[in-house]
Amino acid sequence: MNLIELNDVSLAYGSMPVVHNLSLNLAEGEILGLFGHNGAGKTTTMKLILGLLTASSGQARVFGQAPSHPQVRQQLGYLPENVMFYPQLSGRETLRYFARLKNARPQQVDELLEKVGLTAAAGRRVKTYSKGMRQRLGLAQALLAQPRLLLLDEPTVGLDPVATQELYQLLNDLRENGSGIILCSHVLPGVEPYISRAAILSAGKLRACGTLSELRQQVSLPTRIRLNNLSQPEQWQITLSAQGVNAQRVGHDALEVYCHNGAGRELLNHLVNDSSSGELEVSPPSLDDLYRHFVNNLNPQESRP
Ligand SMILES: Nc1ncnc2c1ncn2[C@@H]1O[C@H](COP(=O)(O)OP(=O)(O)OP(=O)(O)O)[C@@H](O)[C@H]1O
Repeated sequence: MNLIELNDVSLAYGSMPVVHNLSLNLAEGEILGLFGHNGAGKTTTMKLILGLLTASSGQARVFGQAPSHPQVRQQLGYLPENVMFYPQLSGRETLRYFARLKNARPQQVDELLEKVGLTAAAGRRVKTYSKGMRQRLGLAQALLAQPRLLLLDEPTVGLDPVATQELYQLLNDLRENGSGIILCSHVLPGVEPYISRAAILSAGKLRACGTLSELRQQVSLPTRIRLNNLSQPEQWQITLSAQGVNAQRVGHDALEVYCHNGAGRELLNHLVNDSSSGELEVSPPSLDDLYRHFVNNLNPQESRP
């Protein structure tokens, strides 16, 4: 079942159009990564789904209803880009306050504090929290009342690498239990294994949407092949050049080759298998490469502001 259906939605702030003819779905058990440059329209799209803004044309449906419907709100969790809390309240008091507003089970407060790693700091005032701690409290707030749909605007801001991985793992568990999640982020490395699909927005338009393999098929970006741990990289470079393969030196013992459509890969495989030294590291175009491709290959009139 689709939790979100946006059909040809456009939206303007006053006379300034911001989102143009956007069509996007989110199914149960799916994490959609929503990526785009500053001002691309990601937060605006989230606010539309939250029912805080209304489309000027097109149709937006959440759980099959208008986004502003009260039943929609009850099943939705939202982590805004800038989390604001009452500084004098403790973390536990803050969550209790939101739990009452959201009609969540009171026991969930301590369960969620534990889940986001704030049990030890639960009695401390929020004004003493670090940025990452406030972000984790914001996430706990979004998870109150077990929402079927979770909208997270820049959830990794302020999180250290371990906390970021823990967040992704937590989202993955929620996804496996059937929640639908939209994850807005500027941080692309590391998120790839956790998203079901990526949607790339630029200047208010959807430039691409699909699984990473679908997006890779839509573009002709090269695969990067790195030969690591070479004892004689110069010799390898000469050998490869003689075979028509242009390899670049990386560091003191590695070479890098960019191959289109697998060309050259067979040769490299063969050479490495024939030798006692060296190992191949094959990297298809990353989410970052795909993002840059879709955002940069625009008509000059359509490019980002
Ligand atoms: N309340 C507002 N009134 C007028 N214009 C706005 C308002 N909020 C956002 N905008 C404009 O709408 C466009 C999209 O903004 P939005 O916040 O949706 O972008 P974003 O993709 O979330 O950006 P960022 O990554 O910087 O958070 C921008 O040009 C922004 O200046």
